Amino acid sequence: MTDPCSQPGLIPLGSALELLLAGIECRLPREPCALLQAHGRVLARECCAPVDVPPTDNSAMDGYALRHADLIPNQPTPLPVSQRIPAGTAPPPLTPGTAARIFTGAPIPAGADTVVMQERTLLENNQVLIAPDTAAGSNIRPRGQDIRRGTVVMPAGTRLNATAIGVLASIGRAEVEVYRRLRVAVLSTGDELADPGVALKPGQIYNSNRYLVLCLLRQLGLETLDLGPVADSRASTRNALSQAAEHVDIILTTGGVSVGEEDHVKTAIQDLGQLDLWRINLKPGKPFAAGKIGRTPLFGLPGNPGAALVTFALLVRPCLCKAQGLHTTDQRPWVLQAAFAREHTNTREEYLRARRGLDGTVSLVEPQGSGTLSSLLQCDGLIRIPPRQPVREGEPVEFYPLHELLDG
Ligand SMILES: Nc1nc2c(c(=O)[nH]1)N[C@H]1C(S)=C(S)[C@@H](COP(=O)(O)OP(=O)(O)OC[C@H]3O[C@@H](n4cnc5c(N)ncnc54)[C@H](O)[C@@H]3O)O[C@H]1N2
Ligand code: MOO
Ligand SMILES: [Mg+2]
Repeated sequence: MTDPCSQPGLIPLGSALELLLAGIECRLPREPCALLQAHGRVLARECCAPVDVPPTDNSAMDGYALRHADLIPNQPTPLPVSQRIPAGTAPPPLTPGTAARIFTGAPIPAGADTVVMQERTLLENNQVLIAPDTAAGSNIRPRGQDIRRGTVVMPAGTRLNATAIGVLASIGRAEVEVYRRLRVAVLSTGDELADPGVALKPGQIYNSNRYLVLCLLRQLGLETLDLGPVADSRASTRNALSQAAEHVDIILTTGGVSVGEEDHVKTAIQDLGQLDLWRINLKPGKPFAAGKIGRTPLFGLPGNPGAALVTFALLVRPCLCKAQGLHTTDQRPWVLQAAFAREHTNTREEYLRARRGLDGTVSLVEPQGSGTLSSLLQCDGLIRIPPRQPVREGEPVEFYPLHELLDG
């Protein structure tokens, strides 16, 4: 018997993502980039270490470097201090039977094999008394402990975040090869849209998607082309899309993808290129559309801001990451305990706004409606509810941290 609630033709989320990713490749040219400017960019060529890090054995403590064999077992040992080694110097070898005053980060002199921290010593008349029970080899950070010369430190496709830039600096890289920034155009369709800063006329609402989507893209390190609002007509939608396709690598639109006769994005895509996919078995986000204009991929996000955000996170971001040249990684959920109960008769896979507790539980934040945005401020992740699956309090649920769904 046909299920009156089922909606034929809706594509399962997983299949939609697979199909979209299969149609995306990184076609960006490579370019050299100074290290600091490369922050947030994607590495286009692997980086090998031309040096050991650290480049020499060095002291982990302020103290004294000595030869362990010079220590008298089980009693304090007095040793004359023969040299002083601050960081940044190149010391001569240690005179046997002596200790060298040494500071954290300073090279270990040849002949020394142990550093005693100064708290375990007593200095009197240029003689240092070393406490017993000093283990051989203590407090020495060996050359190459962090990175060995010749190893691949970072593969191509790495996002150059702060830690990556720090690691590249540690191997002495002043310049790296990165992909050109991906250029993405943003168009918001809707006759009702007004920009922040002007008073609303009757029937208008503020255009939140324009700002939301531009910022989501910037967060991924992309170059954005803000093509502003587009009127709800087939001709203006077509014009805006064909112009955008000439200037960018990928086009994002919001609104106008559902079934009303004021929704023109799908037909405009069909007029100019091809519609590859439309309508996902997903709540929020059902009317999501995707296609191509010439070789330029286009993602049509639904107009409801909550649906725009969820489809961006689940479907568009993985494609943008791949087009940027990043290694794509699966978004994997945490398993948390539901602090709520909920009936679920919907045949669509649902993503609910949620907030983690400190005790391993997760609660819903309200309102959940896809026309609303503000509860996202209280939300730190989305819970996935499979089709028709009720949730009972205390049961495990899949939780996707929002920062992992949105960040680069
Ligand atoms: N008969 C049906 N109607 C609708 C269906 C359906 O299956 N059958 N799907 C609903 C779902 S689900 C969604 S989601 C929306 C998506 O609609 P569109 O993508 O066509 O978007 P619009 O109709 O243009 O706008 C929907 C809604 O969002 C507001 N909006 C649009 N753009 C913005 C913006 N830039 N900033 C803020 N808010 C925006 C707009 O005013 C509407 O309220 O369709 C349902 N309808
Ligand atoms: O997909 Mo809609 O987002 O259910 O409102
Ligand atoms: Mg509509």
